[in-house]
Amino acid sequence: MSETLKNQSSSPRLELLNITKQYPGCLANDQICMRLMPGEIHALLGENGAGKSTLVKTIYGVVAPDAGQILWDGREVEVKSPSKARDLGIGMVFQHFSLFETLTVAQNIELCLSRSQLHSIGDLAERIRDLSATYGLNVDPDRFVHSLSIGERQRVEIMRCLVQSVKLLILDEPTSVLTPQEVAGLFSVLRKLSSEGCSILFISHKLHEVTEICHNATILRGGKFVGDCEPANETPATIAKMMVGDLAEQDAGYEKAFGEDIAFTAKNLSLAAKHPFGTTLKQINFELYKGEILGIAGVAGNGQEELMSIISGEDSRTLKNTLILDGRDIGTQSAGLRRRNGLAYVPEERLGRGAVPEMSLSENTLLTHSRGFVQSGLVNWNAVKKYAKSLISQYSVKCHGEFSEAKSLSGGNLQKFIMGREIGQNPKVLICAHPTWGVDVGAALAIHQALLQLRDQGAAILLISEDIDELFLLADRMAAVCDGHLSPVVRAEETSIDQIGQWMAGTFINESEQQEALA
Ligand SMILES: Nc1ncnc2c1ncn2[C@@H]1O[C@H](COP(=O)(O)OP(=O)(O)OP(=O)(O)O)[C@@H](O)[C@H]1O
Repeated sequence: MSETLKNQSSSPRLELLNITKQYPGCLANDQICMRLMPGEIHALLGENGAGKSTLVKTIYGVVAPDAGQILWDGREVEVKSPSKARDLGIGMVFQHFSLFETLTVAQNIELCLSRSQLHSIGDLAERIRDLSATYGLNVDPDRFVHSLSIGERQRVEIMRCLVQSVKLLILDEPTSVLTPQEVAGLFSVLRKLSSEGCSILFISHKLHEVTEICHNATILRGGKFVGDCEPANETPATIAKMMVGDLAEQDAGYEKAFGEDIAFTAKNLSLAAKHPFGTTLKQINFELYKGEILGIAGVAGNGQEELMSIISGEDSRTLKNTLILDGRDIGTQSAGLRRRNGLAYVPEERLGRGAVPEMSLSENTLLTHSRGFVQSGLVNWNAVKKYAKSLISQYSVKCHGEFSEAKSLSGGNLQKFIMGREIGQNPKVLICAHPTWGVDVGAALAIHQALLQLRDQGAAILLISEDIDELFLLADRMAAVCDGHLSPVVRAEETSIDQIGQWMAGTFINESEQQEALA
């Protein structure tokens, strides 16, 4: 559905004039101009490292620009901190939420309000209930955050902005963690806010969502403004072309494959949660075949992390006769030994677990690629650097070079590097979470093709993702996790987004319980 913007005649809510930000060796924003009208839903688009996060962080007072002006309701302002941004009426929902798990919704929201705001609100819980009813947010002020799903937590973050009477809401890739049903719910909240005059600035790599909901879009490339458009008059392919220049074809759908030989088995895998907010795995059984991609869908926090950690060996608890790699019980092996036996692993969290932030890309390569780089106890650094360089060029990783620290890369560029590093091990089994999380369309295509090539060489791939479209595109068979249970595993061609969406919400658990009761 295309959007038409009312209030065309009013004056801009926000204007950015020649915003410039220089990082050491990188001009992240180069004289960027942008304008947002009241009620406008505006997408900020661009490939990885284009400068989107830097720009929104400037608006929200997290990054100080080196030059340029910010006009708010026609007046020049200096947004020195997020609290100054909130005073102006700017709210931001980050990709990684910042809620305290052991506090209630109302307590979390209270923490970010000033004394005068609290005073003017009066009964905060009542206000949350009112706003919840008005916007269909379904947020209960008395619930503890640890008991909320990711979609519910996102609604708490939005509520946190709403109680402060937000006039501009910034969302950084808001749909990457939601079920299809939750995405629809979020869009109806955004449309309602827009109809009331709240401006929305939206970073996204999901172009079909941009064409669905945004009035206008600004496109950045290499830190520069390269164009704007009305997404309703474009297609995802034409927008992608503006973002990355001459883009290769969009993914058109790939041929499915079916393996016959088992590469990995999880047998009656039950495991208690390691911490109070973790998920207990309950009787998980599946077989992963050589030459196939098995996709596991699920809303974050339903056992995916626990499942990946116990398979990779990152969770070092021993399990016997439960994890079988190529006919061998690996349940008592260390993570390093599992890697040497052919298991590669891309965890969900790229900085900290996928890569050591302070180490260079070469050093990060050596961490998981022991083969061939160490001879007689000595590291062959020339070979490591050469290999890291080849990964940088093969996956178009934007950085200064193999000596760049992992933490200096934009999120999407680091993701490309880690994916390349793990695929490059030619593993027998690759377990990976969110292979293209935050990665732009051009690079996502390259990663998809690398995964399919790996599959076609006979590797078994376990793909864990919240991006259901991507799972349908890549996976040969699919399942979903909910509350530590694994749904039945079915051929991707024989299921539907709706069914997987239902399983992500746990309907299969009730189904199997009902069947047990009937038996
Ligand atoms: N603290 C920093 N120090 C050095 N360089 C940085 C820093 N933060 C960002 N950069 C660089 O600035 C450029 C823009 O980064 P930014 O995070 O704004 O990109 P982005 O468009 O949001 O990318 P993505 O889609 O991957 O999140 C990148 O080349 C990045 O490496």
